[in-house]
Amino acid sequence: MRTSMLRSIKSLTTSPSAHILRRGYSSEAVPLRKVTVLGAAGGIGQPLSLLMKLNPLVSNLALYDIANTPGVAADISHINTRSEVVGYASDAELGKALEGADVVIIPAGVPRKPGMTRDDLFNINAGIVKGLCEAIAKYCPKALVNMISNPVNSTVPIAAEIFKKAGTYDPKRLFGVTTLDVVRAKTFYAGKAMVPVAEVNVPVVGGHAGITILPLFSQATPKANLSDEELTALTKRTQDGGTEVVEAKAGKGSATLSMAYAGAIFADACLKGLNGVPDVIECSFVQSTVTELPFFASKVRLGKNGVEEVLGLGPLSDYEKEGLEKLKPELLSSIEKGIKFATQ
Ligand SMILES: NC(=O)C1=CN([C@@H]2O[C@H](COP(=O)(O)OP(=O)(O)OC[C@H]3O[C@@H](n4cnc5c(N)ncnc54)[C@H](O)[C@@H]3O)[C@@H](O)[C@H]2O)C=CC1
Ligand SMILES: O=C([O-])CC(=O)C(=O)O
Repeated sequence: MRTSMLRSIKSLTTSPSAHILRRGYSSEAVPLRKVTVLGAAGGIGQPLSLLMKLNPLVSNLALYDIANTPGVAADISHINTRSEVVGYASDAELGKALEGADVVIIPAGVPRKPGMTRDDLFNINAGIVKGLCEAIAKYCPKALVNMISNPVNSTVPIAAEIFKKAGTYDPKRLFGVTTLDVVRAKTFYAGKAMVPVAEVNVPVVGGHAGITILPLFSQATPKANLSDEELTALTKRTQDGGTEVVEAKAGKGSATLSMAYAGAIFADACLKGLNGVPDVIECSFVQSTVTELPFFASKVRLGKNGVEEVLGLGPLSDYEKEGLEKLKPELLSSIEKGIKFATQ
């Protein structure tokens, strides 16, 4: 099956659209890659699954949810791109959805309503993530796991503990998806600095909730002469970006479309890393020694085994140094809450 698929991909790469599939690769064939989305019928899951269907690096797309998967899978499967799409609709099918997965993306769980913090989602989402990670440990222990479900600051430590218990934990393969913070920081910076948004780079470090989100605008490129007040406002807007959307949606959930975009960028980076594309760097919340905290978001170099290198913070402004010290107690307490939940 894999050989015949590989052959058909080879014939695709000799077609007029071959340049799209070959971009960034020295070898003739694009490797077969299975991506599984858990929570695929949700607000994030649907547009994220669509974007993964458009990604030429994906050969098999497995869509799993506890509700409404058949319709979403049937709909997406009609799109004339490379990947085969299969929907999985019940707990009994979770194993099949996960078997052979190279990348598992998890946007399963409840979103916030106005007035809630991400931590208010802990009681429901911790249990959902625990169950899904137990299945990952059983059916695809080598997959790269992209954790979107909130609170990311706790769900990633939960996943790590579940994998440790199962004897499958590899810190190189577990990622908290913080790409939306980077996406927001880039957009807001471009608007304020009046520079082309497509050229902007801004690292965002720390975690994924309130003040634990620390954009490093002192390292933003292209450089701009923004005042301290402007930088403070940009930082606050990035930290409150999720809440801005929750309030605008007024009870109908949180960011879904921008999150799907961000999730697709991060999964694409993981696939490129797996495929041996050099110098793939994204920010992510991973096991880390960059600070004294066991998990921390910073720039990460992705490779054939997942995390190839966790990059340091680089030079920080005094304002950023202060922000870093302020975020540590909250981030540590969220990490410890996740570890406690999974180990007791
Ligand atoms: N990391 C980030 O930057 C962001 C994270 N999020 C988080 O993503 C999560 C999902 O958000 P939405 O898609 O808006 O929620 P949603 O409620 O629209 O969709 C969640 C989906 O998960 C499914 N689900 C629930 N339990 C499941 C299980 N055990 N197995 C498989 N699927 C299951 C539901 O059936 C539903 O289709 C929330 O926790 C939200 O806070 C949201 C935005 C950004
Ligand atoms: O704010 C939320 O609840 C969802 C989220 O994580 C984000 O949009 O960054």
